[in-house]
Amino acid sequence: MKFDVDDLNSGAALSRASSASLGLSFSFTGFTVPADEIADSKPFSDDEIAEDLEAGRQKKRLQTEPTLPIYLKFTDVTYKVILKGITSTVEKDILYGINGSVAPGEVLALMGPSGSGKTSLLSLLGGRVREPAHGGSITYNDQPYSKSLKCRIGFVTQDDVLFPHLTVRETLTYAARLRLPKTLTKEEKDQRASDVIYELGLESCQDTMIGGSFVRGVSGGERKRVCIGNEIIINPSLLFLDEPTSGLDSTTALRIVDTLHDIAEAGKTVVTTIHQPSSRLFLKFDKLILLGKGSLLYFGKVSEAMVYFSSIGCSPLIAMNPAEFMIDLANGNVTDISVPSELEDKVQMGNSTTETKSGKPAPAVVHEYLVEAYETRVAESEKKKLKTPTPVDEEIKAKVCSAKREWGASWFEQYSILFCRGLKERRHDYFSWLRVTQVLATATILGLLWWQSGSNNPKELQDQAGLLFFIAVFWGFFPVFTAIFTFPQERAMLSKERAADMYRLSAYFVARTTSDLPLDLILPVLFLVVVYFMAGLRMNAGSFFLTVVIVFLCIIAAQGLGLAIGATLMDLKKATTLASVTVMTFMLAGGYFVKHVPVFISWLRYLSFNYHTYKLLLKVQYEHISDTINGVRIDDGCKEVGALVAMVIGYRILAYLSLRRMKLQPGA
Ligand SMILES: Nc1ncnc2c1ncn2[C@@H]1O[C@H](COP(=O)(O)OP(=O)(O)OP(=O)(O)O)[C@@H](O)[C@H]1O
Repeated sequence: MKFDVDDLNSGAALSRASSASLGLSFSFTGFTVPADEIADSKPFSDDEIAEDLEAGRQKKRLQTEPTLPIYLKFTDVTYKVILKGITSTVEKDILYGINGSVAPGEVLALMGPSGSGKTSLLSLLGGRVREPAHGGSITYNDQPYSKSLKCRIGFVTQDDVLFPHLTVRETLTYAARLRLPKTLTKEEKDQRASDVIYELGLESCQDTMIGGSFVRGVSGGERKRVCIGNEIIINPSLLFLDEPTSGLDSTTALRIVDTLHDIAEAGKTVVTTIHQPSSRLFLKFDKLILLGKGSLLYFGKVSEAMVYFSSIGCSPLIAMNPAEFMIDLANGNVTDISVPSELEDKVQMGNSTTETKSGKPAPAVVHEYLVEAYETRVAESEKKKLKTPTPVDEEIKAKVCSAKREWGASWFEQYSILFCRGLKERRHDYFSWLRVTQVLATATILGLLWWQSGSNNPKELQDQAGLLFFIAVFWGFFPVFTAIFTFPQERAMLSKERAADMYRLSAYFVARTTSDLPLDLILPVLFLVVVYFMAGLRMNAGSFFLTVVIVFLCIIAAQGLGLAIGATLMDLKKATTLASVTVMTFMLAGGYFVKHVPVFISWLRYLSFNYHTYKLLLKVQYEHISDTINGVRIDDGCKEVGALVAMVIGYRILAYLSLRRMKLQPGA
């Protein structure tokens, strides 16, 4: 196999030509095959091929650089986790000396029963587990993992997270804008997203929302392809996928695996875990690693796996899907499977620890036999093969491991992309009819209860002050509880995107905490218009504008508190409990319910945004009438504004610092 960007055009034409036979339309770039291999497969007219050549030429311009071939090799990989109990710490071994390799253009499948260590091995190979948790050697073109490899690795996790309200096109476009290098223009990045949509056959659903638990969206197979698209958009050399076919029907699963093949054919190295593939699907992989309880039971070509197992005396006695046969073996279940004489002897000896009731060898015995068989017959020769140097130029080796980390966009670009993405994602929540109804219904009830209230005597003033206090409480309450969810809910996405170095945390944080602001303004204004109009409160342009500003300050101070609590605890139950106690305390200390607070606790009101908001609302409403309303002194209001601004900024700084110190690695 030969990799050459200059032959890119013919590669594009070829891949379309060959995928046509599968009824698919893929055209990955960066891969060529000798011309004689192309000659036989030309179901397209010269015009169509010329079109492809043009498309290829365009892609060549877009491709930042060709896929650098990466050979992945691993020997004697071990992995253990430390389980911390209340009284003791226990080490648990997950993987025991796994060997294997995979070259560009190949798809390696990691297969085994549930809990056999597939995901753990995939995470280790993808550089997602830090030393010293694992032993052995994992090399990429004979070099150890380095941070510069991050931008060459794509990782699709099992429960990959996507924003439910973005469309397929929006999702891939934002990923392209964030991840592709600065050297490309915005148009070129968007074009790359379009190419990926075409490459993955997502044209028909490109304008459909991704969807989630509460929103109907794309199908499971399309969703998986979007996750794959999110990763291949950066043209990675290595692509890791954790169970990309789980939960899909066999035809959709087959299509995903075909996609993986096309990706590999474009010069990428693909490693995927697989649960229980159909035989057709199983035979599509190039190489296989079979794991059983963390040990290696087979590594080699898929086409040779059955021959190997029969050589060690294990063959199916009835017609069986080879994958099912191997999973059964890895589970130690030899029903309908012939076993070698050594194992049969153990059964005949009638040892209860080595024999099951059905007269078959016990699973532990089968497992031991398979591990030993692999170690004695294959492991040594495989390890020797792994020691031979990778057939890659020194120049490429150096390029793979020494490239400097570069952000795909400047800080400001990252901020504006994340800001727009946030705005698009959340406008649905903000303008849901439920939310609008909640706000309008509350406003109408308040308006009716305080219908055209007056302020001509102390009694009326006290009543109206009660309404203003309620406004301060209402807009200091809900924002805390909605903001609490922000970071715990986005944690998975944040971890994934941060692990892929998509943006700086500060850009995400500022965008995330400002993209709500324009949306935050609309409902309060609507609410205030209804309440002030119905209740007959003073409503000239100046005072109404100031009222809106005060309520807005209250909202963003309350949001800050919610963000800080959520980011610090990252646990919704704990965060909601703490927030409800805090909000209740602030409300009680707000200056309406108790006026003569004991000195030792009176400082509490200064922490309450309800108190500052209430005082400012009183000032705007009654400044011209009196300097003391309902026992609250009206002064120049500077202290209150200062306190609210300090809260807006202070709580956000606290939230940011909490996020910073958090381990935001996947799986953390
Ligand atoms: N951080 C951890 N702490 C404790 N146990 C762990 C940890 N990571 C993995 N394990 C254990 O290691 C074993 C292998 O887990 P892993 O997720 O790699 O298996 P798997 O083959 O991918 O399983 P599945 O097919 O069910 O996803 C399991 O028994 C799992 O409970």
